[in-house]
Amino acid sequence: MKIALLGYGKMGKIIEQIALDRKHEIVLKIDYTNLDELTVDNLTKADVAIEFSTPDSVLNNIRQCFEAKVPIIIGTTGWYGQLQQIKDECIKTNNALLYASNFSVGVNIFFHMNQILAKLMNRYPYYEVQVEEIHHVQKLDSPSGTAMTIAEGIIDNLDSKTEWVNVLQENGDEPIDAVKSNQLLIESLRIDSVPGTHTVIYDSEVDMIEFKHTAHNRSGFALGAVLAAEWIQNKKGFFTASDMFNFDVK
Ligand SMILES: NC(=O)C1=CN([C@@H]2O[C@H](COP(=O)(O)OP(=O)(O)OC[C@H]3O[C@@H](n4cnc5c(N)ncnc54)[C@H](OP(=O)(O)O)[C@@H]3O)[C@@H](O)[C@H]2O)C=CC1
Ligand SMILES: O=C(O)C1=N[C@H](C(=O)O)C[C@H](O)C1
Repeated sequence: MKIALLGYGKMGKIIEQIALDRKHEIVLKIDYTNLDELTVDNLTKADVAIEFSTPDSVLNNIRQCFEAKVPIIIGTTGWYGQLQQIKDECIKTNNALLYASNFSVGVNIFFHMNQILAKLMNRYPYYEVQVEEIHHVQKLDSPSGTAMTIAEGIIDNLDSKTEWVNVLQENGDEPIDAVKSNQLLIESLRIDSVPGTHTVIYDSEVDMIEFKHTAHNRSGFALGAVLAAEWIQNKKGFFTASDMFNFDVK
């Protein structure tokens, strides 16, 4: 496959390595220094674009791919307020897009198990739930996209929670007082070079259940993005990671 990398930072560089190992070819690499090369002409040389850039650039990059009719895999987070609008545009223009807040297999298993756990916890209302995410200090968005997906998985399945609220600890906010009983707290911490740690905590007066995923490095995210690029070939439509992974254990 011929791949265009939109965003060539921490993730773009690892994706390049994994794509080359899997015998793909990189035909375009875009970062902030060569944005003039992000043209429809250049994009049409690719079979697929993989987008890991910034919340400010992702929408323009998606629309360029739509215009070029190039399928796009999106890892960038921090733009999900525009998700419905992009979905409508994707379907209207008959394009192909797959996005995921987290491409790693481990986190997608975690997403699945998180929903099952939340449903079960309806029986035990004396546990209070919260989500914690820890990322490196360069991260631009909070909460992390992964934490948002986890929170949505809980809200969809746990009757006591109807919305999430986020506290970024480095702001010195006082989390607990501000949270209402129907709100799910997502606590965000930024520490040095942490690639991504997510914990769901159910706490009661007598014990605590912690359900945790720790990324040791970024390779799992990158491999998942390349697998998604392979998966989307010859498909049209708006997809997310759960369309690619199949966790049916029956
Ligand atoms: N879904 C998932 O599994 C994962 C998602 N992410 C998300 O991916 C995104 C990127 O993460 P990461 O690689 O760590 O970030 P980096 O900051 O390391 O890289 C961002 C890259 O985007 C480039 N860039 C800036 N503006 C544009 C533009 N207009 N078009 C294209 N590229 C541009 C930057 O260029 P320059 O360096 O020149 O400024 C840089 O190369 C984040 O939103 C992060 O949350 C990260 C890991 C996993
Ligand atoms: O910015 C990151 O680094 C990461 N971003 C994604 C997110 O916001 O959830 C995925 C991963 O946790 C790393």
